[in-house]
Amino acid sequence: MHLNPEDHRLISGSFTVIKEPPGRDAPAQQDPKVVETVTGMLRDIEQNGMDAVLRYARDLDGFTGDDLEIDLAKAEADFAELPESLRQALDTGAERTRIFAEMQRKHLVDFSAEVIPGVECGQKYVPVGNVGCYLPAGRFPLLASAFMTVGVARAAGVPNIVSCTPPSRGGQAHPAVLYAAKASGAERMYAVGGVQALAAMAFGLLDGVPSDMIVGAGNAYVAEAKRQLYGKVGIDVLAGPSEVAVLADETATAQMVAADLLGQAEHGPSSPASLVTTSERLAKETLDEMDRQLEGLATRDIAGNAWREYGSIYLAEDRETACQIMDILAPEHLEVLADDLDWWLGRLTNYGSLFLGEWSTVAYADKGMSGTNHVLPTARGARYTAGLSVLGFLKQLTFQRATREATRSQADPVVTISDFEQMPGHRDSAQLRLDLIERDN
Ligand SMILES: NC(=O)c1ccc[n+]([C@@H]2O[C@H](COP(=O)([O-])OP(=O)(O)OC[C@H]3O[C@@H](n4cnc5c(N)ncnc54)[C@H](O)[C@@H]3O)[C@@H](O)[C@H]2O)c1
Ligand SMILES: N[C@H](CO)Cc1c[nH]c[nH+]1
Ligand SMILES: [Zn+2]
Repeated sequence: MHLNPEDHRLISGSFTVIKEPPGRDAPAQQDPKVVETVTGMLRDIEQNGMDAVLRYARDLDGFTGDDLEIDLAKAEADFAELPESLRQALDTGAERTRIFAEMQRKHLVDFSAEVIPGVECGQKYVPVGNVGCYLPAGRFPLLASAFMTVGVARAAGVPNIVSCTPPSRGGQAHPAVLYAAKASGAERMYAVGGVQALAAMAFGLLDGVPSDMIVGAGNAYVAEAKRQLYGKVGIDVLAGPSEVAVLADETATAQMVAADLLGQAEHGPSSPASLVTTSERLAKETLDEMDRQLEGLATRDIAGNAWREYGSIYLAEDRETACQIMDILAPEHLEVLADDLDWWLGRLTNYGSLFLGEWSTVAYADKGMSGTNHVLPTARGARYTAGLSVLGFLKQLTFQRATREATRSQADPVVTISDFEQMPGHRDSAQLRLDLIERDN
């Protein structure tokens, strides 16, 4: 996550680049090789159906069985082997995510009102019918993803939900992922990952019911598959490799900044992390602190590569300039470690989710402990979307009904506009009604 040369003209204040990625690589989700691979896989699966899905499951993920469906009743035995503390933590995350999603749902209200005399318009929220949830589990089993997708879809009232997760453990799905899914209300689950999972849900290859919408984060292949399937099915957001940015002033410590940057950099070797600060001291100390903390981090190979190749630090002359930089970077997660948090909350607009102050951190929300969603836009998508929430599973449907007396107020202007556009079919719909009221007068 860094500024491109053409971004600089959008920033009116002055700033100094302390660190930027050495190369100018495109983010992995736009890698042409990934695009090509995914296109080929989707074509193959569309043509060859379940045979192709099983082939990819075996070749890419070492799947060993013949049936991708997971028997959740059988999985109960494995759940007992999971540590009790883990089961409790997963129950807590599932519950908190559900509570927040239900609160959000309550704040989305149906209404209807008379917009002009005799014309009533309204909106009502209706859940999507068939949703396919993707629960990533390639590099790590991301347990909380089930809360964010299955659990939130349930809170939205989606009637039919299927879930897929890669057979990442010895050719089988990870029991902790299954437990988290079950705690979130999952009923039908399949041990299949990546492109083949998304295609199987979109094409209805698993249970014969094509998903209307596919949701969930994943690696670059997953994000690209969703991008290419969009249109055939709805998607939530292009949630690719995780990112984090920190805005910090003189009050922040390099220790906390570095810990929170590395907390996301460990997701993958191309997971970007960025610091934008008004403090020269903090900028310099963070550079050293990143190296120091990396030495002791078990995931240092991944996180170290991410930081070296995709990390950045900018020193801004003031907080407004720092915000202008952040408006452009539009990070998935944005932490503010600074004074006057309400000012930042009011000023900032481009982020997937915002973490205000030292007592909030991305890791809490990642694991479902605050209740907000962690399926969030990456690669600057936060300029136009806030990511997955209960709203993502709802259609905001509109309707209208009018009285006979309201005919002239709509039909007359429609005749005028249609005549000008030379669309006689539209004109006739309006004119028919005008004639009817004329006849009866
Ligand atoms: N942006 C968000 O909201 C968000 C949220 C959670 C996780 N994430 C991201 O999700 C990602 C999870 O990635 P992951 O890899 O651990 O798990 P994953 O489940 O997304 O991907 C695993 C799948 O990738 C496929 N795959 C791997 N190599 C392939 C290849 N060469 N060709 C075709 N398919 C291939 C395999 O089929 C496998 O099933 C991380 O990058 C993490 O940062 C993002
Ligand atoms: N940071 C990821 C969202 O981008 C979500 C996650 C779950 N567990 C760990 N991280
Ligand atoms: Zn994370």
